[in-house]
Amino acid sequence: MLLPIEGALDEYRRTVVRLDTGRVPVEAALGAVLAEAPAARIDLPRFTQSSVDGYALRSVDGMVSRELVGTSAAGDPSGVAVGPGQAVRILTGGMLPEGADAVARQEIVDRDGSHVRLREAVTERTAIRYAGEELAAGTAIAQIGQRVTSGLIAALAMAGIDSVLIRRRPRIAVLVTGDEVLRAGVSLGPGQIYDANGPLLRSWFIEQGYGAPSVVYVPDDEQALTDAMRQALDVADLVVTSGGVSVGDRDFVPAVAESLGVRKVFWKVAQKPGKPLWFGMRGATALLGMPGNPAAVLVCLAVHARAILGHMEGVTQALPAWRGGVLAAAVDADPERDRLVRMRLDDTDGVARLEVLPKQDSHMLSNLASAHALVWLPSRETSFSAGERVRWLTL
Ligand SMILES: Nc1nc2c(c(=O)[nH]1)N[C@H]1C(S)=C(S)[C@@H](COP(=O)(O)OP(=O)(O)OC[C@H]3O[C@@H](n4cnc5c(N)ncnc54)[C@H](O)[C@@H]3O)O[C@H]1N2
Ligand code: MOO
Repeated sequence: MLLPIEGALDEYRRTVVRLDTGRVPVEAALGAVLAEAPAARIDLPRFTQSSVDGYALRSVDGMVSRELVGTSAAGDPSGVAVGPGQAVRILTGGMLPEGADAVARQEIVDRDGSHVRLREAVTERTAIRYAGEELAAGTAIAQIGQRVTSGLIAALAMAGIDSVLIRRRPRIAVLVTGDEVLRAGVSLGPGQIYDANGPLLRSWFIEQGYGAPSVVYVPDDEQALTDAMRQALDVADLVVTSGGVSVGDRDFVPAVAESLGVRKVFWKVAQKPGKPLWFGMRGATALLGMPGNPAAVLVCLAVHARAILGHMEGVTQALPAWRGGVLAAAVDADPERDRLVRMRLDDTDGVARLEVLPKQDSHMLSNLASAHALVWLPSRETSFSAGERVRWLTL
């Protein structure tokens, strides 16, 4: 029996364990997920200030000539109050002196030594940024379950927050199985192939912000796999294997995983590629056994690993984050399995138009040179037509 993709996503939601939390300096939180809703320590702006270079004054005085009684620069307040018939030279970000209720930008002011005269009338509140107008101290700036971006780091820092509570980043271990697999750069013997999955897995985790996982190459030998998997399970939060998960004589991953105490959650998903996907948990450690076909690895990363990692990190947004688009041309459906199809995305006119690429078989990857999107085509009898709405993920 094949489990639908939605069923697999439900199982991750049910079984994956959240990682523990820790407090880190704000800048060290980049890419991590918040485990608290950080609150502003100060009002923003912190004090009432000028948004221009000009003159702080009392709008009620109208067009009279005003005497300059001080200067307020950013970080250097004037310390004097503006009385009737007076003004203070003020620079952008300078604290508004007491008594002033408007700032005239210098382009509309004539200055003669220590006196200024307006060329245009200025109304109350002109060119002033008021204390607390953006947010008040104590206001939450971000929510639990939100991933920290560079923009959020800036917002937190500006609000005086120097540390945040986040979930620990997952530790990831990769086991690439297969006697036939060799790294590019050496010459191949009979029946041997170049390794795609090691480089794919390693660079995908780096690209997603998890840093380089450990990658270990394991021959198709039950004892060697047992030793490598035992070590990986001891150190990682997520163990990913490639190959050896189907029904062949040398497909040892499911049996070895169970012999090491990994509880099987499911085996085989109604997806193409990636059908023999195996998933299990041992304590808080997840094991995702991916098929050896490289396109299956791609799908299992984009859909399945992404969902598992999101649950470990406590992301509140549903993952994977599907987007909407339309098919540029008709595409065949599969009556038994959902298809995950590599497509080219053209959104230059504001509509996500998805064009299917040739060479979609599980053992083929060359179209990744021009694929932007992985499109989910649910299993059904009839093919998908041009213009039909579909869901897709960024590759
Ligand atoms: N009798 C059946 N045979 C197969 C079935 C089935 O249901 N019944 N399912 C097929 C499907 S679908 C898939 S997918 C594969 C998955 O097989 P495994 O997970 O056991 O993977 P392997 O046999 O080890 O490898 C499959 C394929 O991929 C190549 N490979 C492996 N590792 C790499 C690598 N690192 N880089 C590049 N290519 C790799 C390997 O040489 C094989 O050609 O099973 C089908 N069989
Ligand atoms: O599920 Mo397999 O990856 O189709 O060939």
